[in-house]
Amino acid sequence: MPAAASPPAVPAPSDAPLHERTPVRVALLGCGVVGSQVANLLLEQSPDLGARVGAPLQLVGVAVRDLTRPRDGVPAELLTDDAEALVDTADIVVELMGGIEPARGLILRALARGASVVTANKQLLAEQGPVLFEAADAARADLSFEAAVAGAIPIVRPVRESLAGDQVNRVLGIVNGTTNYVLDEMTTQGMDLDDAVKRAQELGYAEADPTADVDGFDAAAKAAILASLAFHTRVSIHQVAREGIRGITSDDVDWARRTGYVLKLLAIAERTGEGVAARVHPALVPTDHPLAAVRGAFNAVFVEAEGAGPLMFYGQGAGGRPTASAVLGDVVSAARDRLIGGKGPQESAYASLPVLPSDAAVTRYQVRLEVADRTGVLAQVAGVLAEHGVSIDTVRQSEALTAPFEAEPASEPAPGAVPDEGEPVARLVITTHAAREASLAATVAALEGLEPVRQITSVLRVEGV
Ligand SMILES: NC(=O)C1=CN([C@@H]2O[C@H](COP(=O)(O)OP(=O)(O)OC[C@H]3O[C@@H](n4cnc5c(N)ncnc54)[C@H](O)[C@@H]3O)[C@@H](O)[C@H]2O)C=CC1
Ligand SMILES: N[C@@H](CC=O)C(=O)O
Ligand code: NA
Repeated sequence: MPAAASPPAVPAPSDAPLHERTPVRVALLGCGVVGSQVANLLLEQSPDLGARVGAPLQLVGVAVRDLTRPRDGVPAELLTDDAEALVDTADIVVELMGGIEPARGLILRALARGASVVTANKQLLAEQGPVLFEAADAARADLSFEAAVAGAIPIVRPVRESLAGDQVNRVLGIVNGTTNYVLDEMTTQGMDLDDAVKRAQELGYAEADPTADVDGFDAAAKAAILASLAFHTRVSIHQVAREGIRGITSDDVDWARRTGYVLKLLAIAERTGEGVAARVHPALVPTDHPLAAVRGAFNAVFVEAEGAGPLMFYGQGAGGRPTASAVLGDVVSAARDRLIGGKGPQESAYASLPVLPSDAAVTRYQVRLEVADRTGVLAQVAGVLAEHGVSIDTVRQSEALTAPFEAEPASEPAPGAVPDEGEPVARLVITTHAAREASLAATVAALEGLEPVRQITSVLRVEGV
């Protein structure tokens, strides 16, 4: 990739009035949901931002794909479809196009010139972080990405900088606004998953391809970034165990409520004696847990550190304006660094701990199943769990339950199952104590083969108990 020969000018500190100082030139790549808000805020708040930096912040151009499309509040003369040429004019490049290419090439081009980069691109960071960080180190330039994790919430900087003197043991939270919005709409409005996703797209929460949200890729990228920062170990998105919310049904949402839980898509990164692990999956969270109260596109992240103890970060995890706030914080910070000729703190991967496979994870589970309603079946089911070393916390049978449980009509047997004519079916809801993921998987496989079991309706993890 050819790079321009001369490095961008670094304005020196000056005693001159602000408007006479050499401006810091900012180039914006992408003018979508987030980019348009960043452009507007940069233009509207230019005097304040300049005063905070100590030099004017000048938006020198905005790279777009379609020059003919009007962009609210962004003068047409700032628009260009030549992103490479724009990169070559800037001191700070703000990448808000998303995806891998051309974002990756343009970021590397900017860094090769010595320009600083601000990005919200978690997908790129979680897949190709090391290449980008090495380029930033070589250039002694900032590569900042607060907006890439949990939108407006300051979480990257606190984990990387404020907790640099502590040992982080666990990071757990809701880091995807779209799925939290969707699950919330399903729970409180009875909305169908597809309709809720469409609405999240309209509200600017979803990725360009909302599959990234629904199937947990976006949360997995954020989990990888958080795990890398928290444990000083490179964790890529491919090392994060991932399960999205596509399989969550209105029945799951309903049963969560009946049993005292709320369904949330969680990202969990933890340090164990053997290494570190990161996972993303839907989980049942008790209704009195603070995560249960996180509504709409809000995010919340708990960090547990050795000295600090538990910390909680909460705020808007998606949407143009909130995300633009995090982007601009990074722009101001990068501009300040350029004025003093320095570079902010970057990636630290010195610990290089082993990254563990997902079946080593230990958590509690809720298993819902339908069984033939006969004497001794419960003992048989309990026996299977015991054989696999999975300890039962509670078992509930729907017919025996009083409020808030209602008697359930017997449902259809599973395809292929041959129940006795008119045989009653009981619904069991089993909550386990903490078990290894591998043991639980073996238990479920064994239950599926047990004669009185008609159907395993769902297996969900339980967190926050
Ligand atoms: N929307 C949100 O709430 C948040 C988004 N992000 C991240 O911010 C980035 C941008 O997201 P959105 O603004 O939501 O996406 P978007 O799809 O609304 O905007 C991206 C824009 O970049 C433009 N673009 C793509 N390739 C281009 C190219 N080669 N040249 C010029 N323009 C190009 C597209 O036409 C589009 O207008 C992504 O990395 C996303 O993951 C991060 C946090 C929150
Ligand atoms: N699509 C993402 C946007 C922010 O990162 C989300 O829904 O959280
Ligand atoms: Na953030």
